Amino acid sequence: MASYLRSWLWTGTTPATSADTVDRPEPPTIQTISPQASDDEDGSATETEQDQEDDDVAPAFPSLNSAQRLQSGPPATSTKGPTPARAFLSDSALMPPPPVPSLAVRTPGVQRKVGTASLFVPPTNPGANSLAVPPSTTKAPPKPSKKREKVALAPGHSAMDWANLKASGADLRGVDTLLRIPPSVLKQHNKRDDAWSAFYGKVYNITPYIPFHPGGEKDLMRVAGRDGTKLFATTHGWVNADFMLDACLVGFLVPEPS
Ligand code: HEM
Repeated sequence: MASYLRSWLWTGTTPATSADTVDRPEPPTIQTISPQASDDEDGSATETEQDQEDDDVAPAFPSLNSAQRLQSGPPATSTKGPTPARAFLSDSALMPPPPVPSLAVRTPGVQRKVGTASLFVPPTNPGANSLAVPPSTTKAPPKPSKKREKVALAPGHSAMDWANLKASGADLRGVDTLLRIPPSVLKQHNKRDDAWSAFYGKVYNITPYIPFHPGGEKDLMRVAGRDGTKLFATTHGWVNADFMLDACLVGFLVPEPS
């Protein structure tokens, strides 16, 4: 039994007994394989322990070919032996300076020829302070020729109320049929309760519209009994008179019969 155990614990130094030589197995041999050079560029296929150690080594800083290393002079190790030939690029070769902007070389206050400068700074008035407000903003805005006053319409006389009145079917014309109206006839309808006016060749009974007019009764009555096209157009050409007064149409303005 003791010899059996000894055969398992054999270290190679124990002197062999006669009994041991009988059934002791041969100790295993360990073969050492040395790494071989590989043609593989990345060496991934034959990566050894040594390669793995190299992966943990920090790279040189600054980088071997960097301009920073070139500026700071040769490395300390170069004092021994011949200085290695420098294959580094100079700063100017690595990064050429940008072109000088055209405005930077411009003489202040001097105007260039038209078309030569992409960004043109207009010269200030001779003798004027360069920080002065431009003359265009120093002039007061022109005053309106005539004051336009807001007219407060009576309750129930908004634009919507007028639209509702037109749609109600109420008689806003005061005539049974459309008429041919010469200026002499139009002239007779110039009262507040009987006011006709012509706009763009059509004659309207403006009396029902007077309390609804946003510009007020006074202005509207200026065209009562006459052709008000010109005054209407100069006051508010954007207003559609034909649509506003369609329910008030009484006829068409015709020349005076000869
Ligand atoms: C029957 C014909 C007319 C109709 C249908 C009419 C209609 C209107 C309308 C819809 C507005 C409001 C415009 C807006 O807010 O943009 C207005 C404003 C005005 N209208 Fe007339 N208008 C008529 C005739 C006249 C006439 C003959 C005058 C005379 C000058 C006049 C003077 C004004 C004025 C001064 C305003 C401005 C009121 C404001 O600033 O709020 N309108 N008119």
